[in-house]
Amino acid sequence: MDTIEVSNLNRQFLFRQSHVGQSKAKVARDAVLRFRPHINIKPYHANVKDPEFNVDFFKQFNVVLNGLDNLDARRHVNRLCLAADVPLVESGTTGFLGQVTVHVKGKTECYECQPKPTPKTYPVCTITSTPSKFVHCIVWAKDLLFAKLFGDKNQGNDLNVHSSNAASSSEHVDVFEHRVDEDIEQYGQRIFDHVFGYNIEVALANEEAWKTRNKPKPIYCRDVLPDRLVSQNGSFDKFCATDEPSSVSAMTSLGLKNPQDVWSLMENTKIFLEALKLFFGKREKEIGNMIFDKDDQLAVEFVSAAANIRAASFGILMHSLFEAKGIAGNIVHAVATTNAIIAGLIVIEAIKVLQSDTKSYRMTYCLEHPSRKMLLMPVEPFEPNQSCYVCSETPLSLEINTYRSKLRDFVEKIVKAKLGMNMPLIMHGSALLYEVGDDLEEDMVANYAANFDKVLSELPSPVTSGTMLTVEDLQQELSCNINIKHREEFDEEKEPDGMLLSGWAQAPPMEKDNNMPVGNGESTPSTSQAVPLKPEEDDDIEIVPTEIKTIPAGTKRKISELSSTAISEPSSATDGTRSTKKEEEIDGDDDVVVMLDDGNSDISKKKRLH
Ligand SMILES: Nc1ncnc2c1ncn2[C@@H]1O[C@H](COP(=O)(O)OP(=O)(O)OP(=O)(O)O)[C@@H](O)[C@H]1O
Ligand SMILES: [Zn+2]
Repeated sequence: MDTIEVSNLNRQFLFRQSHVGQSKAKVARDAVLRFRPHINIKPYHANVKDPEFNVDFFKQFNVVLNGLDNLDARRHVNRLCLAADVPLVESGTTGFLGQVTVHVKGKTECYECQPKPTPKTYPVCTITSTPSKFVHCIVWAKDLLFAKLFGDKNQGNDLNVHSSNAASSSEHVDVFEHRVDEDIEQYGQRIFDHVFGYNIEVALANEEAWKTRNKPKPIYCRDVLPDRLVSQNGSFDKFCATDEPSSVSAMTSLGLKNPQDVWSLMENTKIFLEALKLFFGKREKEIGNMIFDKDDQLAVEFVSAAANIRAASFGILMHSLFEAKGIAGNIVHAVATTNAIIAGLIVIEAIKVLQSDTKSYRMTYCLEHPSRKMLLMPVEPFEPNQSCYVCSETPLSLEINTYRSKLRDFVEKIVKAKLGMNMPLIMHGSALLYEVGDDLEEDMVANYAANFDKVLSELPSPVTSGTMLTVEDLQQELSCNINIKHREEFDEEKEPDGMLLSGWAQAPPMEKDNNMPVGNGESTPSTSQAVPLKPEEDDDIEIVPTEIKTIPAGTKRKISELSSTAISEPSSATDGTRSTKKEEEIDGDDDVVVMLDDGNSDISKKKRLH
């Protein structure tokens, strides 16, 4: 559904400068027709989740090849392929890492048989009080400070909003409020002094916390900027090329040019104050409903500067704007070579599917560093997971407070967010509790709206401990049963949803290994925290075990068997464990890549061309 952007041109070879702004699907079709004029290609520029792409639509095809970049759309297509019984070749890349997997209903695991890793989250206290890494400062700047100043005021926020003055007065004053008639420069300095000065002093007062850690240093505006500069920071009116909100930049107005330089504390302070001033001066209309966007230059400048000032306070190494943007936006730079390798593997697997060469299907992982001279790791597909709620009929269990949680919480946090359903329908026995759709009668819509805001135990057909709910998505043709168990209390840190969904295989414990695909390019992933059934955004990569040993062909394995023994060495070709595999060492050189040979299961090494 995307249109072509300038930044795509370095690696999306079907597109040229003149195509910028046009539909990717349509331009790709035209480009391919130029070198294969006699084939039929029908482009659709649309969201694959639109109702027109239903099970009947999918039934037209012999194979589906996914080229998506988010979990949500991938899960949706997986379900439609299962419902239509069409094989799916799934793929993704993140920088040097990539994978291609094959999913055939009843024969191999489906895309959702193995829970996907979740984005890394950090304990609130690490972010608010005891950061020890730069990423903690970025999360603070982005999710707390930026959200507090420019985001939705009704959202909860863990920043301390009370100043020393307010503490003594009986009123609760939010220091982040911009006071009527307050000069914007003064406001910026007041915010600066509050978050980097006063709040650090408050934190220092809790001496217990600093017995085992280095104490942070409070930073006040006047300590960093000499007096005369405090009142003359920046001159945005002179430097701004246009009044286009998107072109407003604190860097530009301060004359800082290189985003790859690590700026000093003084420079970051200037950027911080200037960016805040520019938001209020040039983009005031957006304040109150902004969400951090990695492509918003001014937002990146503000977050990068705030994170660096906080880093300076906590004795953490400062970073350039370029690096900070990468961390804040979870950006992993695309590598054309990885994309080319993965594209080739997609075609190889698609050919096997079209030839029904079931025995040769491989899940292939592209690694960042050769492991025992292998850059590509082919693994035989697993059998379907018997407890996968998507491709088997295993019921799930949900622990929930049935006297406090509303149907709304259940629908939004579980059915949509965790189960990935698009248009859910919820039944208790034969009673319909909830449904969405365009063709519903008015009284039903009113009924469902009323149910939506009722707690589970007070629904017309009460949901209590022991109730079995049926949840269906008609578009995805997916139905699953959920056993409800009442539970009174939940741990706010560990179970922030106030619910716990289980009954599905846990992801195997993962260890950090930079060589293996581990998530979505998050800079410091801790994969040991993988929790099943959590949504993930922009996840190009799926998780695989830290090390994989080559398994004898024809043997069925569980993921837990793919253990620490690493891949078999070339010698294993003669020890019987890989009797069906042929290895041809062309050169003893270290500089080799492993390639799949003609879609056979054979693996041969070819010397890289220089
Ligand atoms: N729900 C969806 N329906 C249809 N297409 C989708 C959906 N979600 C994602 N896509 C498409 O998936 C593709 C993902 O491609 P990819 O991320 O490789 O390219 P990109 O977004 O152009 O590049 P980059 O993310 O590196 O800037 C995009 O073309 C996007 O339009
Ligand atoms: Zn499955």
